Amino acid sequence: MTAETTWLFGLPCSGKSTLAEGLVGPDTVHLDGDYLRETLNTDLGFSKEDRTENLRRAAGVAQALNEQGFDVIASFITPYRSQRELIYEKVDDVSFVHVQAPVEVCEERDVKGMYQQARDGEIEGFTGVDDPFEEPEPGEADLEVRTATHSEEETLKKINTELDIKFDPSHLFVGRWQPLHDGHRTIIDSAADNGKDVVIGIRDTELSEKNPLTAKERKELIDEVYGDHPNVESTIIPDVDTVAIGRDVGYTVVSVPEEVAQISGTDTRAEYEKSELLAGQHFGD
Ligand SMILES: Nc1ncnc2c1ncn2[C@@H]1O[C@H](COP(=O)(O)OS(=O)(=O)O)[C@@H](OP(=O)(O)O)[C@H]1O
Ligand SMILES: Nc1ncnc2c1ncn2[C@@H]1O[C@H](COP(=O)(O)OP(=O)(O)O)[C@@H](O)[C@H]1O
Repeated sequence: MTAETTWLFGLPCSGKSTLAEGLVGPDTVHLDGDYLRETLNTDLGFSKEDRTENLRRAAGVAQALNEQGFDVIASFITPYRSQRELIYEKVDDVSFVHVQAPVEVCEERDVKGMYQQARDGEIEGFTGVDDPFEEPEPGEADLEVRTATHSEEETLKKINTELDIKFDPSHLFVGRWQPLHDGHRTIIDSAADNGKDVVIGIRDTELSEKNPLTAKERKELIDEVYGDHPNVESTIIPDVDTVAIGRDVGYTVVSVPEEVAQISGTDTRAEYEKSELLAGQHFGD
């Protein structure tokens, strides 16, 4: 599973931040308009140009986080089509969710009292009052959710189901995967092919003859194999030497079957040593 960005856009008070908070999970970063404007983007206002710059930076951060394995949930008004196009160009794997609610409903919610301030003329250029929100063209958004007529719970369920965001792991495989070989793949596939969400924990072992690949390199090899499996994620974990197992605590411990255990990591390493990936990389270090 490679990391991806889910971009929620819509009017102020449509429900973007609330939904984003409900979508964050492990290895997920929430980028929110308000937060970024108080931190990275304090120099920007709400002209079209400044909004575009705000979103360009946010898209850059999202892409950088995705490249480092973090999923991103972004919540920004993103009022112009051209801005959504820019984000689409900048973020390799992005899904857009239009968080829709009639402006009257948003105004009624008025979480921070800003619609009222805009109506009173205290703020100029407020989206939905005197600044545009360009409705998405049919087919532009990957998903539209209607928060005026559906509860937060229903909406979250719809996003999770239709965008397949929710990763609910039930199987954890801990190992060195030095390197990932057919024996490993047999046990991982036996769970993944049965529709289980799987986490592969990669022990961050020190380099040695028996541990020639860094954890990052092993993660890359695993992600190459499982990158297109939405239900398999890999994560680097500390080099633990003991796994303490509880009894009757809600999980089952399974040993690797004998025929799989016989597939040798040493033989596989020998094969890999001949390959370009390992040639002279760490043995001489
Ligand atoms: N003029 C004006 N127009 C719209 N919004 C305004 C404005 N001034 C301040 N705010 C507050 O800023 C939040 C929107 O920031 P974003 O970064 O999401 O906006 S944008 O995508 O760059 O258009 C927005 O937060 P949300 O209500 O969470 O959307 C507002 O609280
Ligand atoms: N289906 C829904 N999804 C999200 N928020 C909802 C929904 N229904 C009602 N709300 C309420 O609407 C408000 C949305 O505020 P917020 O999430 O800050 O919006 P935004 O980030 O778009 O400005 C919250 O008070 C939230 O409880």
